Amino acid sequence: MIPVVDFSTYNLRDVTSSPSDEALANLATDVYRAFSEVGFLYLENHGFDLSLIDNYMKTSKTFFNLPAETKKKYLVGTGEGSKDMYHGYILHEHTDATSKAEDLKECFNAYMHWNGEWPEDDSPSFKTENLNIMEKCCELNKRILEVIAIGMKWPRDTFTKHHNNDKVSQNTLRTLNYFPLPKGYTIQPDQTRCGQHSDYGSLTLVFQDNIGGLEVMNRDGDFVPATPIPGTIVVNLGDMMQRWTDDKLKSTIHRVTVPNDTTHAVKGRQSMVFFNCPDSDGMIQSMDPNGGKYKPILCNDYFQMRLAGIKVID
Ligand SMILES: O=C(O)CCC(=O)C(=O)O
Ligand SMILES: [Fe+2]
Repeated sequence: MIPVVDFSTYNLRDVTSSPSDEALANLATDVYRAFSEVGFLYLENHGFDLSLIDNYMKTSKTFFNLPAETKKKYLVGTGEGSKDMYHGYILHEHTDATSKAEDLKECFNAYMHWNGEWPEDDSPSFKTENLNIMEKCCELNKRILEVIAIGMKWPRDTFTKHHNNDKVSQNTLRTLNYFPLPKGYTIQPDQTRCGQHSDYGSLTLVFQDNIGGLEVMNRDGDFVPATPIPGTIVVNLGDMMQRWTDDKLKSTIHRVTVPNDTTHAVKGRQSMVFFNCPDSDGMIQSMDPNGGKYKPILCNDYFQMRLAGIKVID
């Protein structure tokens, strides 16, 4: 049910050529259909150099294999170099705030303009690789955002003019380690690897290994697997884009489960997620001449409210 969209028309490799209006319009139709019906798609022929991801997965693994005490130096909120509650090393997280059980994972979040402490002494290339990947993700997302605007029949720069990499934003690359579970570990009722949630920002890119576990809620409220397809990137829409488009495009609930198959449970899983956000001073504002469904809101205000657990409904 999650469609595969061929992005060769506007892929990252062809930096100099510009596709015809007709080719872009066809692509925009596919992307619009996927985001208005499902909220998720697999992107193929994107031109993103996935060896960067493979390498950073290895570098991340080196970090995650460090002693717990070393990793704690980078803990969000309390670690020596932490500057906020969201960026740095995260061990105990309840992504679904209503779940009593914490996620079976550890991760490291860093954002582009972060002045917190990177694990450079303990994992030397962690920062440079992370920043390089974020830059590439932004390049790809700019193209996807343009295509979405075309699909909405809005000016092509509607979203991209509020996504400037050199301005402060919450653009975050999260590297995740879904560690193998200790032998005999009893999974608690409603415990997952990542509790059900929707993403806050504009666009999310998910790079997953071949293990599986990511699931996406369909229209009937059932979770269906987003089975890994080698060479593709999973792209999903965040809540800010749903608001921006007056709910025409969907930000869909998803989660990561521990597959029943015990070999998977003991093997573990790795993924990498780039959360793209508009500039902190960007205004999320309907293009509807009659005002649209929601009040205009500054990206930063929206983000802070969501981080504080406040639902932003008006
Ligand atoms: O690991 C994954 O495949 C997705 C994780 C996710 O949805 C998130 O961190 O927001
Ligand atoms: Fe997510």
